[in-house]
This record gives sequence, structure tokens and C-alpha cells, in this order.
Amino acid sequence: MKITINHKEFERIIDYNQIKKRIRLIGIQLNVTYEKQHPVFIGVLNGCFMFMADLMKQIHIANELSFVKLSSYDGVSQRRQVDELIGLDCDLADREVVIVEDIVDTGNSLKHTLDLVNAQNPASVAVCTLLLKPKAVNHIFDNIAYVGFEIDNDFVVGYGLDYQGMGRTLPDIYREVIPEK
Ligand SMILES: O=P(O)(O)OC[C@H]1O[C@H](OP(=O)(O)OP(=O)(O)O)[C@H](O)[C@@H]1O
Ligand code: HPA
Repeated sequence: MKITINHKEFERIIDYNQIKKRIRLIGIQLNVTYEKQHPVFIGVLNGCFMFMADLMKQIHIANELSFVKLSSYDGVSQRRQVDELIGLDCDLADREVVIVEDIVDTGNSLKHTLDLVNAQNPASVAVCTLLLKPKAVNHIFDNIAYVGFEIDNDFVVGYGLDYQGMGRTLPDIYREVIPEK
């Protein structure tokens, strides 16, 4: 299925049923790993809002959650700087922390979030991302423990992810179709 957003064409690559199934499995893993603990889930806004909402419905252990809001992208072109629009508002010292991202692309946002979190001396930090672009990541991360789907280096929209502010509320995920020359 194809859609057009602001004159750009996208084709569906992952439907919401697949996303829900994957989230159920990740939820089981998290419930087991943190069974006797009390983790803090830190969502990275805006993109994580749908994933965080669906994921947290699968978490049945004691937990707390909070959000940071970062901005690093303008349309499909990457800006160098990661802007922190809303910072951390909780004390993470000695806490088990799970960072929740919609996508790890270059990894710049995740690096920024990890620096913020690690500055508070948590007991542990794990990363849970719905999407990972292994071919695009610019950093070495050793704690991306939960990945929904590994995808190619295509620009994607839907399920929280936007193109020029549009497409975030689509339940499925679409990738950009590059027109043939
Ligand atoms: O790995 P990276 O290359 O840093 O890209 C990943 C980040 O980019 C997007 O956020 P964005 O900064 O576009 O803000 P948004 O969540 O408000 O869309 C996405 O939600 C991730 O947080
Ligand atoms: O592929 C993407 N789509 C939307 N937002 C993003 N932020 C990083 N990568 C992407």
C-alpha cells in the first residue's frame, strides 16, 4: 500500500499487527528481566509516544516512567545538533533505567539521552527501540538490548515517526519511495 505525504510517496513496510506482536514479545522479555526490580522507563519524545503507550500496556511489574524531548531532524535532512527541549525531571541515581526510542538512526539522539541519563549514575541502563537502522548508526552502543525491527537505511514514517510533522498518527510504518530517474 502506498501513501503520499507532502508530495512524497511512501510504501508500507510494517503493519500494526506485526508491531503489536513484536511489542508483546518485548514486554515479556522486560517483565522477566526486571521482575524483582522497579525500573524507570524514559521515553524520548515526540517520536516514542505511540510505542511507549503500547509497550507500557505490556509491562506488569512495578515501574515508573518519564520523558525527555529532543529534536534533531528537519524533514529528511539531518541537522548536526541535538536540541534538548524538555530535560530529565527525575532522580535516576541507583535506578534501573530503560530508554525507550521509536528509532535509532544515526544514534545521535540516543547518545545525547545516554549522556543525560548516565550523568545521574543509574544502577543500569538498557535501550529499547522499536526500529534500528544498523547501517546508519554512527556510534558504538553496547546496551541496545531490545529492538523491534532492524530496517534498511530508508526514511520512514508512521507509528510516531513524522515527515515534516506529518504522518505520526499512522498505525503502520512506511518507507520513502525514491522515484526512478
Ligand atoms: O538516531 P537519530 O539519527 O538521532 O534519530 C533518531 C531520533 O530522531 C527522531 O526524533 P526527532 O529529533 O526527529 O524528533 P521527534 O521525535 O520530535 O520527531 C526519532 O524520534 C529519534 O528520537
Ligand atoms: O527515518 C526516519 N523517519 C522519521 N524520523 C526519523 N528520525 C530519524 N530517522 C527518521
